[in-house]
Amino acid sequence: MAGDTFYKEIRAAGGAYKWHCDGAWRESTSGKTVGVSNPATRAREYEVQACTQAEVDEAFAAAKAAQKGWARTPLWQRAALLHKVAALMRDHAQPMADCLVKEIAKPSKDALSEVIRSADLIDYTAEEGLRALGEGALLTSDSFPGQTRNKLCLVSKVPLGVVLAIPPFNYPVNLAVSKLAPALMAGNAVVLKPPSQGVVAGSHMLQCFVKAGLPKGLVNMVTGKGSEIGDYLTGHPAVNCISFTGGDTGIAISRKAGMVPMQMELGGKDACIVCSDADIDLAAKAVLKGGFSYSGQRCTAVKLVLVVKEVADALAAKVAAGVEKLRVGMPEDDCDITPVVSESSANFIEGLVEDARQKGAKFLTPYRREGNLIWPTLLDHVTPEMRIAWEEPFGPVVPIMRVASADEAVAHCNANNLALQGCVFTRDINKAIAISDAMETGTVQINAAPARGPDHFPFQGFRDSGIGSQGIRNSLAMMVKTKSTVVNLDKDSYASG
Ligand SMILES: NC(=O)C1=CN([C@@H]2O[C@H](COP(=O)(O)OP(=O)(O)OC[C@H]3O[C@@H](n4cnc5c(N)ncnc54)[C@H](OP(=O)(O)O)[C@@H]3O)[C@@H](O)[C@H]2O)C=CC1
Ligand SMILES: O=C(O)[C@H](O)COP(=O)(O)O
Repeated sequence: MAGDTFYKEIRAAGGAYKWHCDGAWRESTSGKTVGVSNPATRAREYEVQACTQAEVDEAFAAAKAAQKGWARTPLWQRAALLHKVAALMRDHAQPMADCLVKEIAKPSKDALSEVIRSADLIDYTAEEGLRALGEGALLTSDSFPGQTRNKLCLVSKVPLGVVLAIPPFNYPVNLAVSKLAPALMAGNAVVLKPPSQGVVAGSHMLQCFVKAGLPKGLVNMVTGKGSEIGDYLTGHPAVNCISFTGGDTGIAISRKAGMVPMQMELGGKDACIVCSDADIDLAAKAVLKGGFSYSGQRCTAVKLVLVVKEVADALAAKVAAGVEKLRVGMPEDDCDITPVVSESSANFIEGLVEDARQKGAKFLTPYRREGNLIWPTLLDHVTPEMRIAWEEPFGPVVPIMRVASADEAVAHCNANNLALQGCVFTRDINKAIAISDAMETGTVQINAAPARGPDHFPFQGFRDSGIGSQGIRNSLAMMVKTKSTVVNLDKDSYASG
């Protein structure tokens, strides 16, 4: 069970959380710290080290050195380590979940489920990696015209080297392990840059790796503001791969990064298309859960409802009735709607709402804000002239746009640069597939709200929503490269039966 001493070493005597390099939790030589404020109180909750560029260099050097031995570690031993990490995360889940409540105002139940979901992801990755990485291919030359079988090509999957993992604030544990677990299983080392809001939960998560017997230097965590050390990290010559989840920052990184493979999971404007033959109760429940879970701070949140006019009144009424029942308050009380992550985020959300008001949106619920706490806001009669028809609030605001047809809805979706997920509600499977085919987004959910989970499903964004694909198998695949070893024989080799 969780013992008080389990997490003790991650925090300095003065109270600031440490960074981690070459097997040790350390205080930075910068002598500076970065504050982590509690979104609910806006008071400083934690302090973390503000690492220097020299410490970033140390982290990469330690990773590079450790990766050499790790790449020669048998797959079953890599899997065994990951299983130990998962077990420790389960045993010591509550303190990590408590950090999520304080750092990012995640409702307490959701906070605990993020930790458990992360342990499950790690276990699944270990097993998937054993199978996927334990096999390669053998090609014979004679399948190509003019050749005989005197060349045998052994195709193997080799690690990339050092993966730079950068998760976002809203899933600082789950979207960290969704990078760490495949990276390690594939034989890589990792430099982790956790989000400033979520860094302490991330430190607790890393301690589970350390206590499980992580080889020193294999995962190094650099703490500090992305705006201060981020560019140095992503431009570092020792980076062999960047796995990033976040907003437009990822677009800037992809334009500056060197010749390295990238996995980018970026913003979304996930649309919910409701057809005239939809199950309106089902659609309303999906809009409620999809639009307001974790106060809309999910890249896969429902961020625009496109409903055909014939059923718009019925849908809007049902969703509005559901919004009335949402509990608004503090994450410790497990409320449905809790404060958004920062004042700047709340201000951005408010800007979108006021723009919609000025341009004639109808408020089905009153807009109300106290500090970072924004009451769930449902807007109707939204038009393309409004910013909220296109931009991602990342907050508890759901706009309803009434359309003449599903085709009009699809056209609106495809005109957005953001193309992560979408969903469609209809009782006609042929219509559903036709609409899914037409929607140019990474995922389309039929008769359910958008979601990344379960975590073994492929998860990717198109256009400005991402590069590459996540999901355990795809992450494993992108964190290796292919190597061919060709055996040239002095005579043909036709193995006989
Ligand atoms: N597609 C997906 O799966 C997801 C997408 N998102 C998107 O992310 C946004 C909200 O999350 P948020 O964390 O605020 O996103 P940000 O893009 O602001 O930050 C993401 C991560 O990048 C770091 N970072 C910031 N600047 C730099 C830099 N110059 N170089 C390297 N790293 C940097 C941040 O560190 P720091 O915190 O210190 O700034 C954080 O760890 C929304 O747009 C949301 O849609 C969020 C979750 C999932
Ligand atoms: O970061 C996010 O918002 C996640 O990718 C969403 O994951 P979920 O759909 O499983 O909540």
